[in-house]
Amino acid sequence: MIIGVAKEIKNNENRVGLTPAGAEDLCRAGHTVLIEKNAGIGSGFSDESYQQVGATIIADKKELFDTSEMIIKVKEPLMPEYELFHEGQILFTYLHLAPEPELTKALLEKKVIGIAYETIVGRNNSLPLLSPMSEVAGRMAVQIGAQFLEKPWGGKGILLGGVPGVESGQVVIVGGGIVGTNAAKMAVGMGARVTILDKSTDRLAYLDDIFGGRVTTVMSNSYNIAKWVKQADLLVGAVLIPGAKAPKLVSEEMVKTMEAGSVIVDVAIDQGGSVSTIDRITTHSEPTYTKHGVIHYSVANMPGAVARTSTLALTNSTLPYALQIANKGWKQALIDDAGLARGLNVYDGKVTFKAVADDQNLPYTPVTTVLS
Ligand SMILES: NC(=O)C1=CN([C@@H]2O[C@H](COP(=O)(O)OP(=O)(O)OC[C@H]3O[C@@H](n4cnc5c(N)ncnc54)[C@H](O)[C@@H]3O)[C@@H](O)[C@H]2O)C=CC1
Ligand SMILES: CC(=O)C(=O)O
Repeated sequence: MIIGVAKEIKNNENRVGLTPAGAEDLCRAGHTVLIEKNAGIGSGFSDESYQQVGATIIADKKELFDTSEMIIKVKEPLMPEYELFHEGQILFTYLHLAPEPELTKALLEKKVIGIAYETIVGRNNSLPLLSPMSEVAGRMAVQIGAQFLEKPWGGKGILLGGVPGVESGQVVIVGGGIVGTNAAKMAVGMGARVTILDKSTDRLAYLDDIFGGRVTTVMSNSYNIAKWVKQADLLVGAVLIPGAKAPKLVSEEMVKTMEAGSVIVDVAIDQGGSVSTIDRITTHSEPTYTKHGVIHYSVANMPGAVARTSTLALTNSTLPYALQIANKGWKQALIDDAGLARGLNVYDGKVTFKAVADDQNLPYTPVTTVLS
């Protein structure tokens, strides 16, 4: 298979979809690997490092897309990329289609085979290609929040860990999955007071166990969310319903009860955001805005800022799937792995992921129909 690795164009997106180690594995398996010029630079991988393992560097983006049977990326395509795809081309990347009708329309019109990292399912219903970036973003959420709580960054001027004789800051995390757990790890490590809300009693029990009483676990409902949001110095939005638009669990009224200079980091922004006052996606260049006196951070590609770590973590998980798709062809690979089949979001002008179809009022075609 001819595999093209595109250079990311999103603001400060420094990750790349394939490392030289991954390129070597694909070349050894008999595939042709094309790397867009400088695609790996932001993650510390030179063009030469790819050439040394048998990949070819392509300077022209259009040529890369025209030639490749499968495009490997990190982020969902942006508008200038829409026209580059062609019918029957496999796109293997994060897609986050539910809140993106324009992108969905473009992929349907181009009849792209869109396999989304974030909806592929692994053992025990895990999301193996989302988890590594959720680990990164969860950890970042607290270090970013701590920074914006500092006075020079517009915050209320508190140190999350406090000091002897002065109480520590309150971190409230809505959604206790991978992002939530990793945010809690960092916040506990800093010495903050930490409360996690989740709607799964099993998850709350697990969190209570692993943190050994260092976090408060609370059932997620609007009454409890309102109570805890009011007390939050740092609020982290970390909820997910796989593939679907994030539920708006934190209302504007709740945000108004927060003290001025408090901070919200809505990690769930890539699925549309879980806080009602988050009305835009921000960028690493301009990551925050203030509403009702509260600093809002809503960057949809947080791991792009720590690209070296993130690219290595992401490709550790994506490469085995990319190899399966390349070796067997996409259809056989999906037939052989029902979890990978859950990644298929669009095919031949049809939406094949139910939550995306439902959120956008589009007809739904089950993957099983496509694979039979
Ligand atoms: N902004 C960024 O750069 C990044 C964003 N993300 C996003 O972060 C979000 C969270 O991802 P993960 O932690 O991996 O998901 P996850 O599936 O591991 O965890 C989500 C948690 O939300 C809980 N939940 C669902 N409905 C809830 C409700 N009504 N109230 C409270 N909890 C509820 C679930 O029980 C689950 O524990 C996703 O949207 C993901 O795409 C992930 C990485 C980077
Ligand atoms: C998960 C995701 O959207 C990201 O890592 O950018």
